[in-house]
Amino acid sequence: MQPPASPASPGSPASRADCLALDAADPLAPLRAEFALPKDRIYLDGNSLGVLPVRTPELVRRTVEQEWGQGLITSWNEAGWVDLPFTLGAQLAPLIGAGGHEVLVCDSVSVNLFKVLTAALRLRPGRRTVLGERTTFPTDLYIAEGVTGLFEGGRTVLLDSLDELDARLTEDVAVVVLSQVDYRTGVLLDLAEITERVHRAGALMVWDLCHSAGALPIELAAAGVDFAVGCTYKYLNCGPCAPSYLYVAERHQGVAEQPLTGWFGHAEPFAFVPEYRPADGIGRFLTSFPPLLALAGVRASLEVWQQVDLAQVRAKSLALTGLFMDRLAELDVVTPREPERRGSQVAIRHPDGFPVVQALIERGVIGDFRAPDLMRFGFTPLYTSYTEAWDAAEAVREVLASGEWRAERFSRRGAVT
Ligand SMILES: Cc1ncc(COP(=O)(O)O)c(C=O)c1O
Ligand SMILES: Nc1c(O)cccc1C(=O)C[C@H](N)C(=O)O
Repeated sequence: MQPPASPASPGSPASRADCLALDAADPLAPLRAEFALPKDRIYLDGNSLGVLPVRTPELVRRTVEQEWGQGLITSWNEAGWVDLPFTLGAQLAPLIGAGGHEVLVCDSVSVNLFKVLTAALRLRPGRRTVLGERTTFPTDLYIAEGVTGLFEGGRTVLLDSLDELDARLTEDVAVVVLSQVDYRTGVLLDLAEITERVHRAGALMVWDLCHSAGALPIELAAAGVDFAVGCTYKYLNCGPCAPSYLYVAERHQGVAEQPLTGWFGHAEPFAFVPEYRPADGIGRFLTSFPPLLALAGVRASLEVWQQVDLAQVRAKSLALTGLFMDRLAELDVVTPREPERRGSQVAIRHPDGFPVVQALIERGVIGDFRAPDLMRFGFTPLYTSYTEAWDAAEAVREVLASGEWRAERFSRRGAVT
């Protein structure tokens, strides 16, 4: 294989022995022990579902047996259950560059997006358009359609390319919603620069951080972002379908009005009055209480995150993705080579991507496939080693060279891919 003209990771390791040396010197290496990593497998799907932290089962067990089993109803106050959306939000906040009072852990990404998009449209009366990107994770577009459908004259306009953004930022645009990292290609957008452009046009900015939070440092407050949403089950490792989070800039709190006005968003939920009066701060973005047992997964994983330096995460993420891309440079790698333009996954286009990924999984290298033709490999610096990135690239080369993916058993698809 020819070396690439410009390496994605300058100084990429030239041998497996170099990778072993990098692992030995890796400041994040001790964190691998925090995760119940699958034996004899290389897990490169933490960009879809993060690995179980070893401390999670014990905390879930304690929540069930002690807090629920023994504490029963007293645990709402005694175990701090009632504050969890706020206390967990405050713990998550530094990971996305937010103030502790600007983040709330609750609901799914889709539901949180519904709440913040509606609130944003209400903050721009007279403007009725939501702008998004056609290639965004579809639920965001479906929710935007649902929200704009509730406003007279509301519409969702989809950009075929971000190059159209300035031209489409007309006086009717109330909100722009974008993913910081694209779920398919791994393209990373310049959050601060785009937010500024959107603001200059008089619109508000909503970011979806699902594929960036936990993979790179994010500075929401410094960039003046209005609203953001994100999940906790990918790079944050909080568990399948764990509650998500939303961010509301301090300046919008107290004036922004979200539509799902449930009792936990009330100023006095336990006053049980018939009239709705929203809580003063971000609490008004609660609807009901998030699933308590699922919050235990968030609690456990955020304990791990308190020990993590995001600059180290980003440096290792770029080194891992760079090494993988450099080793597979002759393939159709669609993830940008420029470090400032990529997140923490590598996408490779291949017309038979689905069976190739299945053959890799049989070999113990777990990636995934996104239609129509992208193989995705997620790199999670807390638990992915340099040696694993090297071995995974070797496995890709071997599977393609051998043609073993052509076996009939690799073409069968399950409901979830
Ligand atoms: C970018 C993005 N947004 C939203 C979602 C969906 O979130 P939820 O299922 O929590 O609504 C996902 C993945 O599931 C995603 O990748
Ligand atoms: N959230 C998921 C789910 O509940 C089931 C299956 C997959 C997911 C995912 O998170 C997919 C992921 N957002 C993606 O980037 O494809």
